[in-house]
Amino acid sequence: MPRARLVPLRPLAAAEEPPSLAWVPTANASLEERAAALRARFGASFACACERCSYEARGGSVGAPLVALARDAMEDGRLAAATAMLRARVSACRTDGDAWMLLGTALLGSERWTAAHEAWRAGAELAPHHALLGRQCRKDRSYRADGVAAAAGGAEGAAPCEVHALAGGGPACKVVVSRSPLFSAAECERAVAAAEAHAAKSGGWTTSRHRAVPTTDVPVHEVPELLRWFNHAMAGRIAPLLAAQFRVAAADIRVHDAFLVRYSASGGQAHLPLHTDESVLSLTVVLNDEFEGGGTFFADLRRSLSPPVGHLVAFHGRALHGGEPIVSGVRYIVAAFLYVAELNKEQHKPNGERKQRKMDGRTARR
Ligand SMILES: O=C(O)CCC(=O)C(=O)O
Ligand SMILES: [Fe+2]
Repeated sequence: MPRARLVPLRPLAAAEEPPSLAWVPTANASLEERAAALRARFGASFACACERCSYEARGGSVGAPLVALARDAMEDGRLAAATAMLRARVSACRTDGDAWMLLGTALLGSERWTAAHEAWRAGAELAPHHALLGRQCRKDRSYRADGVAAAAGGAEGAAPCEVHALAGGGPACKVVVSRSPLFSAAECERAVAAAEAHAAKSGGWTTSRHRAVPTTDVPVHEVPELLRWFNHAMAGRIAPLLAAQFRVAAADIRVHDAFLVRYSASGGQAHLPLHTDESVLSLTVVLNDEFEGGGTFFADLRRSLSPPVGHLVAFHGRALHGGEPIVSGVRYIVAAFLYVAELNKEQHKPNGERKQRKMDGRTARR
């Protein structure tokens, strides 16, 4: 039983070989390995003329469709190759916004957080009309204006936490829960009211900001009152706690994304499937208690953590977790995805492949 039918788009000449499909595993195969596999299939004189083989055979980028090749490379998980192609593209054409955007994404996939955000910033300056770059940079600026970068001091005075170790070992493999509330009930109520008011006047809660595992949320940076509160809390209360618990410098913590999430038992989203976050560190802040069920579920702990209003739960972004279903009421939290700036180290990093995440089939939220 054929699995695919090839349909020619023009009449084939009598002497012409009918089209066929051959599958050669290419992701990590070198040009020579691929050529050998194709010769074995099609005969000793076969030479592949696809864009990738031509590009690699030339050993250079002149005239190659670098952005398309980079997209393919990213799908294969060849992030260093994609990064090199996109760097070549943006140095040849400094105003190619799509290439800058994709460069940031490739760097992010290699967990080069600072370099990714730098690429988006540089791209937004050089391609000022690129909508996505513009949006990304406005977001970055919102969280930096008076936010975490201003966090003074270190871990002194950080709120104490209850610590749950996760499998895998290492100081970062843990979930911490604040022992006392970091936020008053009144602050939490105001945050929820601000998000609800924003959703009411701006066409509702967003449900598709993350491609994998989306939440029903309102981005913190789009609500001025929430942003002021969150930035102030990051600098004064959250960053010192994270610095103390995860051995990072408070002033190096950066916000990649932050959003106020709404779960509802009666229609809408009642839970969040298991996933890892697009972050180095993540946190949730509990904003209300008018619900049953709920909490942040951790696969390693085999249970949910659901502290009272105003408490914070923080964990490494790679920890497998989800939002436990609520069975009644509405649950609100703030969730934030953070990374740690590597200002000087980043500039000296070789282009080589670092520990990579595959871009497809991932459970990471994006
Ligand atoms: O609902 C929760 O506590 C978890 C939320 C979460 O994991 C996320 O927004 O990425
Ligand atoms: Fe998450």
